[in-house]
Amino acid sequence: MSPTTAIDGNSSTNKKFKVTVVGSGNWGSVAAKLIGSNTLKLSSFHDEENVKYLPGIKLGRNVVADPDLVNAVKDANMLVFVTPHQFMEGICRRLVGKVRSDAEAISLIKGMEVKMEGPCMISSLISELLGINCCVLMGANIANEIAKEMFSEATVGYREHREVAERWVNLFSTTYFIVSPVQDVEGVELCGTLKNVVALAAGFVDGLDMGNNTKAAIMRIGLREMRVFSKLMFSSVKDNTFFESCGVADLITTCLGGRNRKVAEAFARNGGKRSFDELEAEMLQGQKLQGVSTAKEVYEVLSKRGWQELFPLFTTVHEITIGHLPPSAIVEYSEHTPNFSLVEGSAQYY
Ligand SMILES: NC(=O)C1=CN([C@@H]2O[C@H](COP(=O)(O)OP(=O)(O)OC[C@H]3O[C@@H](n4cnc5c(N)ncnc54)[C@H](O)[C@@H]3O)[C@@H](O)[C@H]2O)C=CC1
Ligand SMILES: O=C(CO)COP(=O)(O)O
Repeated sequence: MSPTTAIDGNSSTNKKFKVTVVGSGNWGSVAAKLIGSNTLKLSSFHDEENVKYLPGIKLGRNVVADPDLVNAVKDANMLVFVTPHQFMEGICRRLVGKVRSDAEAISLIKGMEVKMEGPCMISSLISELLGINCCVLMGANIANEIAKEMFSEATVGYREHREVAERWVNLFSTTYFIVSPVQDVEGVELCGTLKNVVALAAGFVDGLDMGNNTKAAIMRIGLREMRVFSKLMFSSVKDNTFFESCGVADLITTCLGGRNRKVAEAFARNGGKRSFDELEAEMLQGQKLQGVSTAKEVYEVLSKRGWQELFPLFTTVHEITIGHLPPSAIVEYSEHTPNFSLVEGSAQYY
């Protein structure tokens, strides 16, 4: 299937809008289905289906696949970005000067880039390169379950304009997909990004046949590292964000049923002898893991600042993925886990 889908519709104020979804993977296809069902009031097009990543699910009569990225975005005033994070910088560079200056964007992408200056969230990359505002939508959203219209929730993170966030909430919300706005872009985006690293740890635990107590401990330690890392990166991040769908709920669903967990389990069952690249290609058939590169990106930030000891779970996950430690190391570090608190934006032991 082609990389973009275009969807026409009316807003509640009757302002015309054209939505383009950039990315046609597993979640991208389901996002197009959600938006298509909410905008069906206007034009009708084909009944698209993504036979590779979402077989048997019709995406909607007004969803049109367009293989030409630049053509698909040129008239859109609502841009939805949903590709694996490692491809976004290249995609944004291709779109510089090609999108409407009044367009609003939203990123459903869980991941970040690391620059010389530090981490750069994907929403910031989009805003900086394309010169447009960018919200985020994250949550406990395993795409295959939402495709089957099973009840779930999501969080829209916005920076300033509540009315823009409400527009995105209306575009995505259905009776089975409940979306809530939160004024904390970085907090929402970092929750979605960092939980993929914790999901790898949960997968190692499953591959080592450890029990639910161990997995719960890993999730708790992981959530704590997510919160501390996020607040050290952006002092504006709010504690309450971690209790939204984008926080603890996404952490739970990904550690129970996500692709990162699944491939990490296989990695541990093979004693770390088969690489993540090999297992990803074999098990996911074109879909992409985000956790392995995110663990590397987080590690780059930690090592630049000398913070590895403050984040034993994040550090250990990266070292396991690159073969420096065996999968069993995931439960060996915890004896030395430091307790720390946040004091005025910096981490301190107590
Ligand atoms: N699948 C899921 O359940 C969920 C995924 N997400 C996030 O959404 C984002 C996208 O995930 P999915 O839609 O699942 O994608 P995916 O994992 O299904 O990846 C396939 C997509 O990658 C694209 N792709 C592959 N190689 C490429 C390349 N070299 N250059 C450009 N594009 C390339 C393909 O065109 C296809 O659109 C990720 O950040 C993921 O974490 C968020 C919530 C749920
Ligand atoms: O983000 C997800 C669910 O919210 C999906 O996680 P995986 O990429 O591990 O499948």
